[in-house]
Amino acid sequence: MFYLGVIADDFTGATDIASFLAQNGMSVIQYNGVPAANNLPPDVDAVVISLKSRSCPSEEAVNDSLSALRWLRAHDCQRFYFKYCSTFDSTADGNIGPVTDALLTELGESQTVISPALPVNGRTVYQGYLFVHQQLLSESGMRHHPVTPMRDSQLLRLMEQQASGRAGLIPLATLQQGSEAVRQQLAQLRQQAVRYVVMDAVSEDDLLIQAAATEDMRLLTGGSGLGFGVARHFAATHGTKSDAQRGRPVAGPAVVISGSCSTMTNAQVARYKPQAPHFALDIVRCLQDRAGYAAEICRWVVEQGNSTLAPMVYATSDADKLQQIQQQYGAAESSQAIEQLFARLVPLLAENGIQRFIVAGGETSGVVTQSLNITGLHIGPTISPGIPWVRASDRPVSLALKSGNFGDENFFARAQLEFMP
Ligand SMILES: Nc1ncnc2c1ncn2[C@@H]1O[C@H](COP(=O)(O)OP(=O)(O)OP(=O)(O)O)[C@@H](O)[C@H]1O
Ligand SMILES: O=C(O)[C@@H](O)C(=O)CO
Repeated sequence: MFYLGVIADDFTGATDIASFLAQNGMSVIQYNGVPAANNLPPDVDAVVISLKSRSCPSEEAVNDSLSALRWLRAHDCQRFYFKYCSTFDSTADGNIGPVTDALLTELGESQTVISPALPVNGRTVYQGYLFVHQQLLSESGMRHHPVTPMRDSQLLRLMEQQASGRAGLIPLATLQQGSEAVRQQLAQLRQQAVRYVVMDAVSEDDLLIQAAATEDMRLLTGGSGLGFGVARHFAATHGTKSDAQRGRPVAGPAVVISGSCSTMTNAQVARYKPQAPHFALDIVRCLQDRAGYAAEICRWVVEQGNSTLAPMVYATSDADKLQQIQQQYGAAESSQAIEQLFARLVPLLAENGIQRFIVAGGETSGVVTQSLNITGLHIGPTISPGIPWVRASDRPVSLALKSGNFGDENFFARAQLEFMP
């Protein structure tokens, strides 16, 4: 039996919440996809299952999420958490609503919370509106996202567009009265048949109150901020564990793979270029000659063996260039061509001795992890909030999977220099 089962809709989202759970005292194991194995390590408090269900067709997202839920239930999991992006990546016809509905129905529950806030990384919710630092979500760089452009910031509206039930709000004023007030308001909203309760939060204290007030709820949904609250709440009653040692990065050659076009990744790539050898992907070669191109890039990476900092291969482009590429080659076609190039390149790199992969972008991280056939991960030390080093449970390969907008500008260098194997 274990306390918490997390179903994450992408890979960096999974390592993000796994990192917050582990750092705040839980023993965590992460699996890529629904595990085939049935034997869980002893003394596990939380199992995180990462899916690639954020932007696939919603029927597939629902089926994969239900398979994960059934696996967790079959292994005596007590509570469940659907982890999506702190920037609610989805659009009006996205998967967060359908997956939430399916999980509620399968569990026979009538209410859950919607809590994407992650104040430590600038994501806050006020009056049901999601902010990224000082900007509304819809005015932030997320409005240009290549796959899920976010043009609305109102979580109640987004949820009602995507899902089948009614949304309601617990505003900051109630949060600030403490967990009992929140509990009472949850009960009132339940009587009014409100199925999805959006919760404001602008600080970690608000997340701790959310976690305390929802301790009897079987399904929670949100970013990793509420996960932090749940872990703290759990540790206060069950004590803390730490197994970060098992996730420490291995020694061995490294590479940086950047497939995110977020504002922060653009800044990180720009900062890293003068520090290390770098290779910009040519979209035409990705579309026309993936096999030859992947072999060529692999040779280039291996040739950079003597550089102090790892070579970087990147597709990262700013909003103008991205728009131009998408108009010329199609948005889906270009993003798939890049993902497929990485899917060919990464196994070649592993065959040629690369053991540490620093990856930017959730979808890109999914491609990298799947193409390496990594099934289980131990969670190591945190590089930046929500980005830990993680280590494959069956071989000496380490990964740092960075969500698009996470990390500071010097992240790529810091991940290597401050965490020497
Ligand atoms: N130059 C480019 N032209 C077109 N598509 C691109 C380009 N660069 C990257 N992409 C695609 O954009 C998508 C970026 O998604 P990804 O999830 O990897 O990053 P992100 O959305 O910034 O990160 P996160 O999901 O963690 O916020 C990928 O499908 C990638 O292949
Ligand atoms: O919650 C976040 O912002 C991240 O974990 C994420 O999901 C981005 O892919």
